Amino acid sequence: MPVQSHDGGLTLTLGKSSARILFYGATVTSWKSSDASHPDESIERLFVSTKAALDGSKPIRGGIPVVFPCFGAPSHPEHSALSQHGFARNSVWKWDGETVLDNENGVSVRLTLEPTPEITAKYKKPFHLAYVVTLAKNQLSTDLHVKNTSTDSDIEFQALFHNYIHAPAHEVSITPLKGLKYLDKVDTSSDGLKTEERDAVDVRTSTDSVYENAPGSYEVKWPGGGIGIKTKNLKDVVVWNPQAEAGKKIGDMEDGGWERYVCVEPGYVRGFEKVEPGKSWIGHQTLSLL
Ligand SMILES: O=P(O)(O)OC[C@H]1O[C@H](O)[C@H](O)[C@@H](O)[C@@H]1O
Repeated sequence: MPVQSHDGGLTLTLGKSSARILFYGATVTSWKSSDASHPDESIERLFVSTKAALDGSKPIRGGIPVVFPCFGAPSHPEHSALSQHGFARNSVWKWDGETVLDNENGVSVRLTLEPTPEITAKYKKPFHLAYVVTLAKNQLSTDLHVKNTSTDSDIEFQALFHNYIHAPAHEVSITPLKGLKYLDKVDTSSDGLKTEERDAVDVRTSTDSVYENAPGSYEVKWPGGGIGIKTKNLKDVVVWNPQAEAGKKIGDMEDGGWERYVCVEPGYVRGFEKVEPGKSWIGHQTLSLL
């Protein structure tokens, strides 16, 4: 079966590739695929901490959490009661039992989220979210559809795919970010934006950088591997790895976990996307093996 529902989520299978999506947070917690050097193996491409709570008690530390409607601590008055990164990553999404696509090119499912009493207690805006996850050969795509179901008022939001890419953190290089303006969240002494001077960005020291108006297409490479990220409607990108000092303070991070991933997170997070009543917005990414 290309789509199986079990243990609070879905497993998509296509040949040697598979993906696991939890209803909690619509979080993709696994993406496995073979590659040219390992044609008969299914290799995990995402990092999930062994200390991640998988029981719905807190957002998943790893995989691809969905950030909506605020990135980081809320800064918009409509989001003020929300916690860091909003409610999408810790709400239970619904699946209607349908497979959107099932052929030799890919397998796709759609989860949805609408206001629940818990959400409405903290966020008053009406909305409909749909999240489409598509597994293809050597590729995983995610699409977030945000519909403003109000008849009379705009919604303003931020959205981001918080990709934890399984990689040797000390050896990754991320391109092309040179020349972009970015907010350096690690350097608290700096005021204003910096300009990226490096041809290739690394995370050998603690890194938490929010690049704005980025090209939308990135390569994350390391010796023997790499992931390409292509996006639509996601004008910013965040590069995050806490390294040891900050990583040890993260309660659900496994020991040394920061050595095994880099977060490269495309999003709309500098300023707010605005959607008029009855209208929709779609943010898209495709992760591909390089
Ligand atoms: O600990 P979390 O709420 O999951 O956030 C994890 C990280 O997410 C993003 O990458 C932010 O830029 C970081 O500042 C934050 O530490």
